[in-house]
Amino acid sequence: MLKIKSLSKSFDKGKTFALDHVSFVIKKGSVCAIVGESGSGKTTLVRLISGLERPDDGEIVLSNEKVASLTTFIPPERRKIGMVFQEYALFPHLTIIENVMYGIAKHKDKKQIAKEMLDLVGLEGMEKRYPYQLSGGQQQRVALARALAPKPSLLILDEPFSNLDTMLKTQLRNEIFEIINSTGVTVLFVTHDTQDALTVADEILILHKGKLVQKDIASNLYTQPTNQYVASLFGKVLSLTSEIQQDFNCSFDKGKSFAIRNEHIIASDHQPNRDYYVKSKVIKSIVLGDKIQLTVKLPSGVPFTISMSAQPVTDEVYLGFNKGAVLEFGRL
Ligand SMILES: Nc1ncnc2c1ncn2[C@@H]1O[C@H](COP(=O)(O)OP(=O)(O)OP(=O)(O)O)[C@@H](O)[C@H]1O
Repeated sequence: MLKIKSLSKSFDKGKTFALDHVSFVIKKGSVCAIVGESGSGKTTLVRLISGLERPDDGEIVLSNEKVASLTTFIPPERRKIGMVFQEYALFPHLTIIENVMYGIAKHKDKKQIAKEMLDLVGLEGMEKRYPYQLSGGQQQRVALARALAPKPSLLILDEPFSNLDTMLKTQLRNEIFEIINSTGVTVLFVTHDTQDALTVADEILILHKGKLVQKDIASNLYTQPTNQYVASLFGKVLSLTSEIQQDFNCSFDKGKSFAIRNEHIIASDHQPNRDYYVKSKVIKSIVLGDKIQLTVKLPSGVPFTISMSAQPVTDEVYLGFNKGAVLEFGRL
């Protein structure tokens, strides 16, 4: 289990926080993905947990042991954390098995354990090869074998698939998480790819400007995002400002903010069977195979782009949505 309590880090004496009083728990054996745009604090969080940085405030507890606080600092090599990075970080002059043995050098059965780990990641028979003789995906499996060999309490995967092309990435991601799940290790998976997070994580944690904005299971993040930023990470949304509410002839609570996912808006050449709708002028249409991408101008003048199934394009289309699909965010 990993417990983070009010963890903070600033690099400019408290003027701005790279990480701003972040608290969360990852249950033993579960996979938690950390998602956030560039600069949101992901790397800072990883560096604090792994012991490469000291916190300004808060504490980190790993498997019931306090590893960092204002008064405690357990060095990285004693934290029982395995790491897998984007860059593989294998030693080029060591063979595959020597790379895996590196982290368990003092263990009397190191060769046996390293062999078992290589078998686990599907690289049996490749022990004597050097990293340059392996593909990117194979090198990443070696990095995983090396990280798992010391039986870590926590495995941190830091953008591990960013160097790989899309097809290989999906296949390797699924294989790697199958292996990881079979070991029961607790995982912190850092990614900017929401699709990866949705596919493999038990819970997803969203960081924004150093703050934790939501931690939830995937389906809740989609259906009940806490704000528009979280909503927009999982697909395009139209913000239902007061002028857009007027366009659609609806009126919601003035003290809150609202949005609708683009995929919950229907575009049609006739009046749709929806709670709210508006007739809009088509200003641009692009045919994309079996879909058309339409850009329309709402009566308020706001442009909006939506895709609909291919059909003869008219000058005007109706856009409509149902009340039940509206996303509601907290008080302004
Ligand atoms: N050593 C440092 N000195 C000064 N500022 C830093 C340092 N490390 C990080 N920061 C700042 O802290 C904030 C968070 O950075 P961090 O690297 O944690 O973000 P990130 O989410 O990992 O971004 P990316 O996805 O681009 O790696 C940024 O504003 C960054 O400029």
